[in-house]
Order: sequence, then C-alpha cells, then structure tokens
Amino acid sequence: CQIKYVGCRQYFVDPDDTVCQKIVVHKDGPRGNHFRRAGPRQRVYFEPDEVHACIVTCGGLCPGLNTVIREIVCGLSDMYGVTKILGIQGGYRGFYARNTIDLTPKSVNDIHKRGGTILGSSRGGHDTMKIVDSIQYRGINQVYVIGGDGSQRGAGVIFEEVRKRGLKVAVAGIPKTIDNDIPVIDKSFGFDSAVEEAQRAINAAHVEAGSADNGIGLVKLMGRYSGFIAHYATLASRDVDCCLIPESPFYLEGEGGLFKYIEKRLKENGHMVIVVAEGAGQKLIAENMKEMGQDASGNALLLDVGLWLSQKINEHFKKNKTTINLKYIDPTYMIRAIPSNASDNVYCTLLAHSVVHGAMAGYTGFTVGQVNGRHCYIPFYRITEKQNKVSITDRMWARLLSSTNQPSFLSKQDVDDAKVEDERTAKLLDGSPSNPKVEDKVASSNSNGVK
Ligand SMILES: Nc1ncnc2c1ncn2[C@@H]1O[C@H](COP(=O)(O)OP(=O)(O)O)[C@@H](O)[C@H]1O
Ligand SMILES: O=P(O)(O)OC[C@H]1O[C@](O)(COP(=O)(O)O)[C@@H](O)[C@@H]1O
Ligand SMILES: [Mg+2]
Repeated sequence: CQIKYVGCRQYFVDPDDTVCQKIVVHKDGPRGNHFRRAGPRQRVYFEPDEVHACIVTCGGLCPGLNTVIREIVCGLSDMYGVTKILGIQGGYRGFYARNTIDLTPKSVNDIHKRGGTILGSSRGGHDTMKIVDSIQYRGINQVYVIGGDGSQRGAGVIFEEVRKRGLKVAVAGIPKTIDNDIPVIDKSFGFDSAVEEAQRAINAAHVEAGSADNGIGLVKLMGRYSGFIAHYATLASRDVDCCLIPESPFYLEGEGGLFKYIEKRLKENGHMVIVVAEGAGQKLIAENMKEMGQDASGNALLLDVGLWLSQKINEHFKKNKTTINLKYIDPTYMIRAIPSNASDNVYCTLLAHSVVHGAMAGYTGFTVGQVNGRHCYIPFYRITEKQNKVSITDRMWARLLSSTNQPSFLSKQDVDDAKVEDERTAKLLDGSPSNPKVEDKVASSNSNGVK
C-alpha cells in the first residue's frame, strides 16, 4: 500500500534509519541507544480499508490534546485514506463502560482551537482484560493512547496482552504531560503553552507585589514530582526572586533559609515574587499536616504548598512585627485548560503524523517522541522506567539560581545525593548500547503469521 499524496521519493524514511538517544558522547565511549526514526515508509503494513483505529485520552488535561486527536484523524484519513476511526470517551474505562464516537476530518475540523479533550479523560479504571476484550470485540486494529507516564504504562500492558492473544493490533502512544516528566524525549507537547500562560500569573503577582509596601507575590504552578514549569516560567519571566521545586529541598528558618532571604529581598527591593511548584516542600509540610493519600491512578495527592507557605510567611512576619502584603495566586487549572499555542500546535501535528506513520508501517508497543530534534519510535518500557526530573546539579538549574540570586538551600550531602541519583538515572535510561529497538512489528507478534 502506498501513501496518497507523496510525489517525491525523498519524502520516505529509510526503515533502517535510527536516531541516537545520546548526542554528546566521549570520543572513545559507547554510542548508546538508538531508536527507529519516525516517518512514512514506502511500504506499509495495513491496507487503508482494513484499518479500524481508535483514540483514547487519559490522565490530566494538557494544552494540545485536541490538536493531536485532530491530526491523528486527519493524518489517517488524508494521508492513507482510512475511514474507520473511533473516539473512546472518558479515558481507559471508556473501552468497556462508556460510549464511543465516530471521528471524521469534518467532525474534528475546529477542535484544535479548544482546550481540554473532546473525548474526555479520567484517572484509574485500567482493566486490561476488559479493555483488550473490547478491542477484540470491536475489531479494532490500531490503538492510539494519548497520555502521560501512567497511560503509557497502561498502553504497555495492553500491548503485552494483545501480543499474548496473538491479535493483529498496533498499540501506539503519544506522550502527554504538562509536567514534562516523561524521560528520553526532548519535551512534551503543551509544556511550552503552559510556560507561556504561567507568565500571565507571574506578571500579575509582580504588579500586585510592586504596588504595595513589602509586597510579596506568590504563584503556585503545576508539577507533581517534576518542577519544569516553575523552572522555565521563572527563567522566562525574570521577575521571579525565588523558585521552589520538588527536586530541590528547602527550609524556612535560620541562616540560608527562605525567611532570611525574603527579609533581604524586601529590604533591598521593597517587594518580591516567589514561584512554587505544587510538589515542592511536601516533606516539610507533612511534618505538621496529615498526608492526603492517592488518586484513582495511584498518584500521590498533594498538600497545598501555596496555602501552607502563605500562612507560614504571614506568621513569621507577624511574629517579627513587620507588615507585609502577600498575594497568593493559584492559576494551575487555568493554565492546564488553555488551547495549545502556535509552536505546540505544530509539535502536536508532527507527533500525530509520526505516530500514524509508525502504526501504518506495522510497528507496535511504542511511543512517538522527539529525541535530539528528530522524531522516533521509543519502546514503551524505555519511557516508563523513570521520570524526567529537573537535575539540580546541571547547568540549567545553575542558570536559574544565578538569575534569581536565591539561596540554593542545599547542603553538601543534598548535592552528593542528587549527583548519585542523576548518575543512576542516566545509567537506567541509557541501558545497554543496543541496535534500534522497536523491532516489534504487528506481523512478528502475530502467532498466526498473518502477513
Ligand atoms: N501501572 C499502570 N498499569 C496500567 N494502567 C495504569 C498504570 N498506571 C496508570 N495507569 C492508568 O493510566 C491512566 C492515566 O494515568 P494517570 O497517572 O492518571 O495519568 P497520566 O497518564 O497523565 O500520568 C489511568 O486510567 C490509570 O489507571
Ligand atoms: O487534579 P487532577 O486532575 O488530578 O490533576 C492534578 C495533576 O495533574 C497534573 O497536571 C499532571 O498530571 P498527569 O501528567 O499525571 O496527568 C499534575 O501537575 C497535577 O498534580
Ligand atoms: Mg502522570
């Protein structure tokens, strides 16, 4: 089967092309992992009229979800002439407990202008047997899962079960996470939009703080285990005096602590802005509050660091008989609910087209992602074995510290621990040097040897 509109041979990707995970290597060192390069193949595995695709969105919202849905539908339809595309509503549990909708280029035409997901999403409800029964019963042979680390783990077990049953089904993921906590890939879609939108909240905090005596603007941003939004929004803004993230422990009292730093900034400048990622300081808060448990997907429910910090700062200055004006802004869900910006829209389009090319070529058990600027197919297990975190020992975090002039809050022990953790992560993600992975093809996983 051939791709519809392709006129020139150069457009196709050589199936043996690979993308290397490590771009900076020692001249005598190992070359590291390579992933299959994404893109259209001259020969594809599925005939368009035999394809029955489905799309599901799982986990929290993220700008760009609708763009990815739109471009999978339009990519399948316009590039390959596929007509049967099903939208699974309400996340994984939608496979067995909810309605489905038919998706056509016409029905998805305008959706990229809207935030959220037209399919709905949910946490929890991943029942592998019921999901694969539903895939089998409906005759679905391409499954597109748009979701974060949890969803990709879910896609991984669906892929295993599909393989066990010998079904001719391609299972493919598109990584979604506003927190940018998926490893290996350069960044996740929606992240740029989130950082841009966060600027509006930081600006407001700065205006409020600057207009009052001893004004303090405190902004909480998302980031459960990874503080990338707070980190990048701080670097982008230049109005932030202190950024607190989950990866970097901090303390309040004494020399080198947050209170002393606030006192110094107020003295120097008369006002200050603090950005805090929602997962920051959780250990510190848990010392005086009860933990909150877990959500339906097993993610930790967080204590509200923004409210807690506001209260602690207010108490501290009251005790010191200093009047301050603290304004706390929590824009988290407002940021998550926006449509994606222009650069994310382009990124979402490329990801969607790349994943369609991969599934049509018969690859399965992979997530599409950009690695060192090139799109490629990454086996599920490579991105689910570790979370992407801000490295507090690398130069990007050092740039932030020099831009805010905040104390590092870290002891030598903290830095040594972070270095050990960074090395462990690098080893785990690098794995053993290998040939291109994703050798899993729908055909080779089919015990009946179809095609
Ligand atoms: N280890 C896992 N195995 C199977 N399904 C999982 C696993 N972890 C999470 N899921 C499912 O993936 C979906 C999304 O997970 P969640 O953690 O809420 O969001 P995200 O995918 O954005 O990280 C949920 O329906 C959840 O049940
Ligand atoms: O209130 P909800 O929907 O559970 O979402 C809160 C969480 O969702 C996130 O935005 C993203 O998490 P996921 O990538 O797991 O969807 C986190 O930053 C935040 O802690
Ligand atoms: Mg997650």
